Amino acid sequence: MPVNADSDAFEADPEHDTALPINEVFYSLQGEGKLSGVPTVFVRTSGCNLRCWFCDSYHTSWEPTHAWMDLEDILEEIAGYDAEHVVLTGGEPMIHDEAVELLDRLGDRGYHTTVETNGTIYRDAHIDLASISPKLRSSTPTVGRDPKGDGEWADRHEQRRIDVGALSRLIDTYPNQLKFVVTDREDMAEIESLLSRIRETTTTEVADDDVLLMPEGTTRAELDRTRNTVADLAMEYGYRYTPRLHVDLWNDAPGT
Ligand SMILES: C[S@@+](CC[C@H](N)C(=O)[O-])C[C@H]1O[C@@H](n2cnc3c(N)ncnc32)[C@H](O)[C@@H]1O
Ligand SMILES: Nc1nc2[nH]cc(C(=O)O)c2c(=O)[nH]1
Ligand code: SF4
Ligand SMILES: [Mg+2]
Repeated sequence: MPVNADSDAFEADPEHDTALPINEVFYSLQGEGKLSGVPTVFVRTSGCNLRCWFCDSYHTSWEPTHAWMDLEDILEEIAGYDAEHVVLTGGEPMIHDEAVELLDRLGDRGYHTTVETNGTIYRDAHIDLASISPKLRSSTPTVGRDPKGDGEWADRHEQRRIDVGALSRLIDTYPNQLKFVVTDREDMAEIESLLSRIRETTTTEVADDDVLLMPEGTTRAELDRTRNTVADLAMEYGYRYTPRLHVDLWNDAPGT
């Protein structure tokens, strides 16, 4: 079902008080970050408070679609897979109040939970790994890059994309990784200055080992153009490189 393209208008289904708008649930290998290669069930919520021009999950952000699923039905579907790891992603999963209850119930059942988040919203929940992907200036959907072509979201995206308070609270509360989508060398200055601001604000150390550079690209052909530049930058700056293993393995096939 198509829903309002502005996630600010994203309201809970009045018929369900324990439901989430779910775009897809699938079993794959974690393709990104420190847990790359781990068999994992992915739960993808619909709706986002940002609009990255490059978003690889277009039908959760630019054109959100979903079916409302009760939390118990989501848990039952997850239980059908032989996996100990669950990733809650989106869209932006932290825009939804019910994400907290789902994460807590997953924790109670002994799952390892990762939340893929843009880091603009803090919530208290059972989170074993906060996989935070702060959005750089190069993600902004300017007229020339907006997939819809009108640049309507550029200002809102630009104003919302960084909240150092929310980032620092996530980092101080949860085991974490900071996973930056890198489009080219120009992104590094912003990463360096953002890391300085975060390190001034957090009480816990942000180790270079927890900073990951991920090449931008939704297809193998796109990654062929970006991954070596990003690998070189990781070595130059002393940060970690993360592949996009699912794209390497399955290109842009659905449900991977
Ligand atoms: C679709 S997002 C959903 C979670 C959350 N909204 C976020 O952005 O972190 C999942 C992950 O894919 C990354 N991503 C999205 N589009 C990408 C692209 N074209 N190339 C590389 N990574 C991308 C995001 O940065 C994030 O780490
Ligand atoms: N295999 C696989 N790994 C992933 N890691 C993070 C993903 C996401 O979309 O959040 C993702 C995804 O979509 N597929
Ligand atoms: S924040 Fe995440 S889901 Fe939202 S538009 Fe950007 S990449 Fe897509
Ligand atoms: Mg993905």
